[in-house]
Amino acid sequence: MERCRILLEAARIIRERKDEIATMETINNGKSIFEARWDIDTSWQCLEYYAGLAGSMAGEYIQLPGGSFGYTRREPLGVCVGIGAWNYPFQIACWKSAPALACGNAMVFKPSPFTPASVLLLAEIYTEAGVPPGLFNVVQGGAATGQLLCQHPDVAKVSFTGSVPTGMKIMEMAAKGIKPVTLELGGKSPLIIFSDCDLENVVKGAMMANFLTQGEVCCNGTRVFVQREILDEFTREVVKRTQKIKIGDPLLEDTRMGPLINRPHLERVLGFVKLAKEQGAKVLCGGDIHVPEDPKLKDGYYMRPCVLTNCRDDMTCVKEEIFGPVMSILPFDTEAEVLERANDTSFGLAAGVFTRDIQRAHRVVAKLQAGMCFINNYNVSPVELPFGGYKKSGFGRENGRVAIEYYSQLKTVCVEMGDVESVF
Ligand SMILES: NC(=O)c1ccc[n+]([C@@H]2O[C@H](COP(=O)([O-])OP(=O)(O)OC[C@H]3O[C@@H](n4cnc5c(N)ncnc54)[C@H](O)[C@@H]3O)[C@@H](O)[C@H]2O)c1
Ligand SMILES: C[N+](C)(C)CCCC=O
Repeated sequence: MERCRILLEAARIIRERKDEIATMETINNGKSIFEARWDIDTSWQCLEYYAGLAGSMAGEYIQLPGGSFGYTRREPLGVCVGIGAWNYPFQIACWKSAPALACGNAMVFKPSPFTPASVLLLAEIYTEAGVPPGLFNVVQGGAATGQLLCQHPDVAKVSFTGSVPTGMKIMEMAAKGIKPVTLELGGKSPLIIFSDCDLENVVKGAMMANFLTQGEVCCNGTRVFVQREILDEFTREVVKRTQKIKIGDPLLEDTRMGPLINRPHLERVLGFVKLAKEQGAKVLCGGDIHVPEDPKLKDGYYMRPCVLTNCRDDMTCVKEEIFGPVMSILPFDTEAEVLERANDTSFGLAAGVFTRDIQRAHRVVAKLQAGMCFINNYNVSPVELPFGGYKKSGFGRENGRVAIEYYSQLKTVCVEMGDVESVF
């Protein structure tokens, strides 16, 4: 209950300082202030959720023959390391630290060196809320610092959010110390749109699936499979809306797309668009640098969101995670065909299905190889629901009741009420 009270107090302070934290996050990452406020909401909600669970964590009592019994205790792991990506800096730190602290662990958190700032506010808030000194710590640095943390003998667990190649290294390092890991890695998720869908909602869903945070979202539904009957209508509408996205100063209220994280990443994303064209895709809009009218922004890393057609499943833009505002549209004819194509990837983070046929919706998600499936929406993130991947997108879950399993261990106690029966 003490942990519960402190987490609730931290959640209250985050709510109270929401605008200040969101502003810091926008400066930190480049996402629009409008969106950053959503991230801060899903952050304090996470603290409230685990505050609610903190007081109810308990073991089991198991009756045994002859009056003997056993019981389990749910105990913390110890010092947990959290390593974060740069796309949701504050939210990632909350999604890791809230269940870790609720379970009685300490956490050392390392943000990405590209977004070091906002997590310091979280540390400040935890301290103000009553988290004892040393229980939540921030260490700044890059790969070398991350390695030292993973290899440290006093570290009991590593929870990592980032790319697949780094995830593999983290797992190797953790294996040497037999440390459990949670890996939240990248994706190339399918969004499947059947012709019986509600077109207005589908277009909104496809935009949400592709263009939040400049497209730098792990679970984005960037392979947009559209049933052929509605391909033209969907494409026309989605292009119209994409062209209307307001790009510019992310601190302005009406901006919906800010700059990408840095110059090398912008060039990488533009490189994917160039390669897509060379491989036969057609750019329907965007895919090039955007220079805002405001002269102080002229050197910013802005690009116009891009919609690609004439895509094939074997193209690089359809196979690899771009992590930028690039949607690939792929026509399909039948349910069986689209399922096979949707699953034909080594990633398995998320997937979406739009249809009015409820039987089909459940039949399709049951066959999708993805940890987070959306029906008739995309990229919503209620903290009550577990989030995490299949296949190379990782394992372990964040959010939901199940995350408790990943930040605690069970001790079993066997109690003899009779005499010892010995074979000796
Ligand atoms: N599944 C999810 O929940 C989720 C959420 C956000 C981002 N992501 C993924 O993250 C990637 C983008 O983020 P990124 O570019 O920051 O990823 P990244 O793998 O380059 O870096 C992530 C973090 O790992 C650290 N790091 C790098 N090398 C390390 C090493 N050898 N040992 C220990 N730590 C190391 C970095 O400093 C950073 O803090 C994308 O692939 C995206 O899909 C996944
Ligand atoms: C909040 N979203 C949009 C579901 C993103 C979760 C973290 C992925 O990068």
